[in-house]
Amino acid sequence: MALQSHGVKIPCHGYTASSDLSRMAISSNQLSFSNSRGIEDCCRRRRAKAIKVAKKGGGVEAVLKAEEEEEEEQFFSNGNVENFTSIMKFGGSSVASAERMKEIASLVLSFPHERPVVVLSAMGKTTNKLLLAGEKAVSCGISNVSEIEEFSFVKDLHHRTIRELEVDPSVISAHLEELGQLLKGIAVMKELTPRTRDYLVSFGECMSTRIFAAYLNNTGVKARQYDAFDIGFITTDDFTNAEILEATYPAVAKRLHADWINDPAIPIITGFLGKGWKSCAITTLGRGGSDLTATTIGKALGLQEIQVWKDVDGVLTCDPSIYQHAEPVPYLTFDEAAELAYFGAQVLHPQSMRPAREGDIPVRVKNSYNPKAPGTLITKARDMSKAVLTSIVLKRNVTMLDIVSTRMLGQFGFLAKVFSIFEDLGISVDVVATSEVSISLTLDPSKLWSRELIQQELDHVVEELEKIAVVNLLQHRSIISLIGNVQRSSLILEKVFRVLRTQGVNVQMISQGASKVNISLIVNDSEAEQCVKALHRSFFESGDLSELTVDGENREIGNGSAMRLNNV
Ligand SMILES: Nc1ncnc2c1ncn2[C@@H]1O[C@H](COP(=O)(O)OP(=O)(O)O)[C@@H](O)[C@H]1O
Ligand SMILES: N[C@@H](CC(=O)OP(=O)(O)O)C(=O)O
Repeated sequence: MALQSHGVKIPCHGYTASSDLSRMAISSNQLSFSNSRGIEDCCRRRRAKAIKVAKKGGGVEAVLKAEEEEEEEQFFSNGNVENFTSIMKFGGSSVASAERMKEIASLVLSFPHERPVVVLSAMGKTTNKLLLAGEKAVSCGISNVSEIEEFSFVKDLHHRTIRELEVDPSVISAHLEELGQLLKGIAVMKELTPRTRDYLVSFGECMSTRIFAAYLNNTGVKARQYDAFDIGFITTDDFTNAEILEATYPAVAKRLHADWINDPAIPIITGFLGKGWKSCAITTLGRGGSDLTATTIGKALGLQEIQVWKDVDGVLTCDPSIYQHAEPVPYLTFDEAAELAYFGAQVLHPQSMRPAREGDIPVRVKNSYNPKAPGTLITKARDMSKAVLTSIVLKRNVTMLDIVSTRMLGQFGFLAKVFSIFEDLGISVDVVATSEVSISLTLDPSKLWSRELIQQELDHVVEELEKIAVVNLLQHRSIISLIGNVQRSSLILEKVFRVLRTQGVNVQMISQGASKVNISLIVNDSEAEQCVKALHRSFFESGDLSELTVDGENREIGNGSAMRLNNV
């Protein structure tokens, strides 16, 4: 069966194409389908399979239904349907107030040729406030829950926003009520488990999206709110840091396309949230996880572009809160962006580049406070011929381990044993340097939820490692990651060591692994900021910018020495 919509033939699976396109500026090509499947082929296959199952006494109906669903999902997730063009993700700072919501509403509508999907984070600092409220509820006693300052802050912020946007308070009243109940539950139980934590913070995104969708609808723009956990975001059950499972892509594509065909409206989707595949409980994707929601939807729908709107002019040459002269980086590859995020640049979620890279969908990082700024464009490849250093990333409070073999095991056995200990304890290792009998490595504290746990885990790691090695635990270290063109590592390192020597800083470990885009240096926490500033000045502000022109000229480098760059 096929529907005829705007002159385009649509394979139909029980959906109807709505003709009510009037409230949005929707053109006829919005319902366009780019190819049709080999329906006959597929019917033949299904008939054969159904007969086989029927002979065994199975339910033909059930087989047909399951297959039809599977086919629909495949069809919708193969880029066959072109209902949406781009995704626009707005972070907490972009939706921090009624004023900001009005601004992003006009931003969303300012691209008349785009048919966007919108992903929102929680308003402003809501996630942090909810976490603090939960922690206070553990010990404050049930009768004091309503006095928790952070709970009042969240209520006031959302009430005020609703008032100022003239949105019906009922869109979030049930959520605020349930949030109060949840905090009381935490107070009664006197504990805040990772699962409850995820449920608690989910209120932030659930409320921001409801308010924004209601506001758009009030202004005559048809929008539909979605909770990601209800539209197929299936994750592992690793509460607070869940991973998205493959089944998410076809499920999300199917749901969004089907709804659009039934009744076109801009989807407004909660970032950060998913549903655990075993527990069926709400999960979160790790802090800053809305970026990952956006790239996942981008891949699921095969979109032309993923936009992540922040409060900075794109990805910058370093964290602006460390050094105010940081400048926007115009182009990055997925590899560079992933490395930058993984090594601690808060601007992007560490896993967010994966779906974009897999789907080969460009990601644009833009500033919602300064939309005219070009931002950063992240793509599969870029011209690296002039690239030297792109960005400097600092990750503080890192723990380093020096592990020296007691020679109970051979070299292979030693390395294997060391890494199996980390695997068993579920601790991730960032930077590694090895010699024949020793390993130096850094551990990632962000994988561990609370301070207390970190110490417990570290004690456990050391205890296990001491069975085969002498272990030296070094805390309060920083990783300075130099993201750039490692093909020019000698040039980069020559300059880096000159800068660090001038600063009187000794590097404790260095790693240039297999990655073609990152060199990592380990220094003391207390020296790290000073190093980043000095490196930034030297690489980005001394005339020989990051993307150095390798043109055969002699150029001034660092403290006045000259170097022929075309010899590098
Ligand atoms: N290299 C960097 N480039 C840009 N911003 C960075 C960088 N490193 C850290 N940041 C911080 O990341 C913030 C933006 O990321 P985030 O707070 O997650 O945005 P949002 O909540 O809007 O998604 C900036 O305000 C900045 O302080
Ligand atoms: N609200 C969540 C998810 C998120 O992505 O937020 P933001 O886009 O503001 O970084 C957090 O604070 O972690």
